[in-house]
Amino acid sequence: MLNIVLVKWRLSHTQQLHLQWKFTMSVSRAFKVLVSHPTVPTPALELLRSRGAETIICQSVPPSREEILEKVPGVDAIYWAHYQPLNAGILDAAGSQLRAVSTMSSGIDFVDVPEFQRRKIPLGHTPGVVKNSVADLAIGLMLAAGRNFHAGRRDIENSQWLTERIDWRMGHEIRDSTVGFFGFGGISQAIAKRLQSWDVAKIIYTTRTRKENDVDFKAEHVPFERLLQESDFLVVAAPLTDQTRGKFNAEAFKLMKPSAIFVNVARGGLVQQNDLHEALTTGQIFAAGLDVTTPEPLPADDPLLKLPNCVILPHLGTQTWKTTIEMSLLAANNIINAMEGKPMIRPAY
Ligand SMILES: O=CC(=O)O
Repeated sequence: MLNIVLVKWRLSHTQQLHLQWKFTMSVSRAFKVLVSHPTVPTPALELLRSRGAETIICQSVPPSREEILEKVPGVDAIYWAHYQPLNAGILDAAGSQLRAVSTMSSGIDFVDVPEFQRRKIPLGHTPGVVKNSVADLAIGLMLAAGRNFHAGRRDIENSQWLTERIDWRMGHEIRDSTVGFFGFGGISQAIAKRLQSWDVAKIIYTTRTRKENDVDFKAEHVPFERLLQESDFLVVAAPLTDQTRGKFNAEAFKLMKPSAIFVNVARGGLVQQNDLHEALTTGQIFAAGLDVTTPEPLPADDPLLKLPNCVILPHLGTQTWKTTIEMSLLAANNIINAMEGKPMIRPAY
């Protein structure tokens, strides 16, 4: 205290004002961020800290709601790095000083968005940057399911390598096929862009309203029924909402071609999984490639895992370093913007 008084006494009035300004700035820029998961990439944490954040990092893997509820009170922002429910319970525990939340995900089906809107708490997410890695994976699933990767692997393991049979493990090519998209946002368009060099016959898609830029992909907007009837490969890349939940059910699979390949890189909830199982076992469709399921993690004894014509991945769509770092930085920048009184880069509402 004495030292401060002495220093103040020696400083000129202008110097004192400057010091006071600097002190005020550093105080007003400091903020506390709860980071819900310990494996958020370091560059994102460093970015937050370089802009004045104190990061409170939850250590539990898988995430523990108890730990989050214990650490969240009093924070200014929340960096939500997993798919656990983000709802009133978390917002209440955080307190009324909470000024921003960003998920590190493109999909926000696990967030109670109306609750954020009601409380006027800015909410960000990380779409856009995910599109390339998910598009690559979707094409991988089209190929893997269409060309029997999983069935072929099982044949080797079961000593059923029947190359002497000409008709053994015949698959379907992307060439000359009709590729249908349910949803035609960034991910579908990134897939469609890649497919421009795969000699597909036609690209069709179903969305609520026609996309103005569909001409760029020579894609035709079609009703859902036509999408089901005409697609050789049907790729689901749409958000999970009350309107899309369970959309791919027994009725839908019955309308699809017996040679169709069904790919889901969106959310498991868009599909009635029992009906998909039925469609795959009864030959209503040829094969499926799934990056997403219900639930996640999928239990090791799930009947879908027993099917030769179903390729299943454990939600790896964005699991590349490049994309994960881009997502983590975007989530950090959403929060930093909100802390600096600016709009988030990718607001969720
Ligand atoms: O599924 C991945 C995401 O929503 O980012």
